Amino acid sequence: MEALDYHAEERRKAEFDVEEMKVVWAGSPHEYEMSDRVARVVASDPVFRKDNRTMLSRKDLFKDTLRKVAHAWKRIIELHLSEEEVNKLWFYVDQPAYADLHFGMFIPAIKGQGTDEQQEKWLPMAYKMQIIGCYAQTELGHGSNVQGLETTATFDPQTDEFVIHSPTLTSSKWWPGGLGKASTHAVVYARLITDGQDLGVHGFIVQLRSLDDHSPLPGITVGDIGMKFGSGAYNSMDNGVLRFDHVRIPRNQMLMSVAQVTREGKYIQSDVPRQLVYGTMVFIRQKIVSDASCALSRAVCIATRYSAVRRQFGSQNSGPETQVINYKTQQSRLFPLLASAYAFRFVGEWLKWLYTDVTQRLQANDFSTLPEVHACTAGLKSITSSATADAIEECRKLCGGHGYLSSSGLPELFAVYVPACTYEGDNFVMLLQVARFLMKTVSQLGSGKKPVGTTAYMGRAEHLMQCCCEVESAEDWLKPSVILEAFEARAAGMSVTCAKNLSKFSNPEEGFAELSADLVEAAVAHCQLIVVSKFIEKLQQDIPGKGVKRQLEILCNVYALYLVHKHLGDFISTGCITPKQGAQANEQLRLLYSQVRPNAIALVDAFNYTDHYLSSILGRYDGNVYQKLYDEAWKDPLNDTDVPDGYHEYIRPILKQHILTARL
Ligand SMILES: Cc1cc2nc3c(=O)[nH]c(=O)nc-3n(C[C@H](O)[C@H](O)[C@H](O)COP(=O)(O)OP(=O)(O)OC[C@H]3O[C@@H](n4cnc5c(N)ncnc54)[C@H](O)[C@@H]3O)c2cc1C
Repeated sequence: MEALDYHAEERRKAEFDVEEMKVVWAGSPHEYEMSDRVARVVASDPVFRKDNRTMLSRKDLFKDTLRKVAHAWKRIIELHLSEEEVNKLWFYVDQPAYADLHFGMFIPAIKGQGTDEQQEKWLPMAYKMQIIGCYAQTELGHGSNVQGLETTATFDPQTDEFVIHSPTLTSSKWWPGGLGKASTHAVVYARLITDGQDLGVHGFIVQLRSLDDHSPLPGITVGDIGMKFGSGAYNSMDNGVLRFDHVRIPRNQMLMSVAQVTREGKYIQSDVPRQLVYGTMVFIRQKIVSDASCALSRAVCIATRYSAVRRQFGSQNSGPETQVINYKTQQSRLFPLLASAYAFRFVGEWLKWLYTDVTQRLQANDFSTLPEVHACTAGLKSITSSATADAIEECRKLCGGHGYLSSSGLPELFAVYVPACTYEGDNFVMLLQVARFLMKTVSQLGSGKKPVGTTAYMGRAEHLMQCCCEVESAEDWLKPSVILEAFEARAAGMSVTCAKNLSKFSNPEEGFAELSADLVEAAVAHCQLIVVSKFIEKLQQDIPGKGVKRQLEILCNVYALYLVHKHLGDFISTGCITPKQGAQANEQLRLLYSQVRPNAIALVDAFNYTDHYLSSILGRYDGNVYQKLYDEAWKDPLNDTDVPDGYHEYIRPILKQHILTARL
């Protein structure tokens, strides 16, 4: 018997080849095949079930996480998975765990900052998981301000060791994932002190726990920092607290690719430029942008499928009520998020290329693009993670009351995702760094130094700020050149205005602090331009498959015009468009929503998410929402008995008036 598909009619409406779109989303036919295969391996394995996660106590959840990691590791070895398959497997297991930090931060830190000998010594053990590592930078007192860290690493020339110490309460390491219970080692960031001189923050490999019985080594106090936001969610991770009481490590455990301490305690900067460490940072940030597109597409998939199943009002002649996806308000909230998911996917793809490009340049001692790349990755990390966090919450609201149920998958997704706005650089601190770079770029315009890469448009700032937008009718907003010029003019205008206002201050730092809110907005405008331009560039490629490119063009226009509508004040106040042109952009946007509508379900099917990965009754592929919600409710432990535990102690005495209500 054919399985019931409540979305069958929706799927028939699609005007493009969904299988080809799946390949575009995945990045290549190879990526698609590999990702699809690994997703099925995970989905079919009972150890990887996720549906009970929010019901587990913290201890049980943590143990379940340890079990999953151990099982995943076993499968990786049994199936001889390649590195890319391993990454996909962790992705689909979809449970924050110490292994994320081990592979995602500890190993890259050693690769990026360790000498060849250090890499030879530590990496083989780390790759085989004979040691488990974490990344211990943040302290109770300082996170964003890394230079304010207080942990010390004092060189003792008599023993050829560093003494790692936590001198104050606020110097306690606080937050590192995997530190609380699992890690045996950490890359610890501490102030290097040699010969009485404080040489700033450096990384050190420190063993924390015994490799025999896992107990903390002498001088080490370590534990978990406690429950975090939401149930289930990020509580599978053992974010930790760590203190050192004069812990000694050999000198060769300082990560010494960019600076070294000699046997005599002399500090020397190596020939390898400091900027090399930026390569690792670009790698980590491009991953965060790619994670944003995954989390966003997942929320959008749930909200879109449910919006097609849910019907409210509008019944005529006793016919069916209206699918809520047909309401224009629903479309105007949902479709820009769908378009953003694709936009972030493509900008993430481009960042992967950028990482390769930067790595090659660094190897050839070319550091010319680094400031621009640093600003661009910091900014994209910020705007994509902020937009995704907001979008997941919007998707919850788009699902009405049922979106608030754990079984919708959205509360847990939100709770797991939101810290991305904070970790790896607080989003506002990141945007301020972008703004600083933009101000420097503007200040150098007169000196003949040509802006490069994503800031090349700044070289035409004067022209951009004077030219008039060509839009005469709503349809003109469909031209990529028109969109690009409007975004460039807005971004250039906002940066130049900030620079002019800054120049009025006699003390530039005071000016920067005073204008920081405007500067952040200029940085956002610059980063949104990057996303829009990379989407447009993607469309210039050859994209096979019936109707696929057409759908992407529609989504690109939705993304850009949604931003024009949302930030209309910026576009008008910088003089790059008129209020009438703003209204025309909105008119065109409405028309585009109608074009997205018949393809909406197919566009989220193209993400190729299994029901296991989505972990949402509302987002089920077959749309059988009501029956499954009903069945799921009965599985709640509260429903194990009709009469609840506690009835005799606390409900019955009230009902039977056994509690004396003297004052009534
Ligand atoms: C789930 C999670 C996992 C983490 N994992 C790790 C890990 O594995 N290893 C690790 O070392 N750390 C980890 N962290 C810590 C994380 O990296 C820091 O929390 C992050 O860098 C932000 O720093 P902060 O907490 O000091 O925020 P703060 O800097 O104190 O931010 C507080 C507020 O001040 C604002 N602010 C700060 N500076 C400025 C400024 N100059 N101008 C204007 N506004 C400013 C911020 O925008 C924010 O609104 C994790 C954190 C979380 C939540």
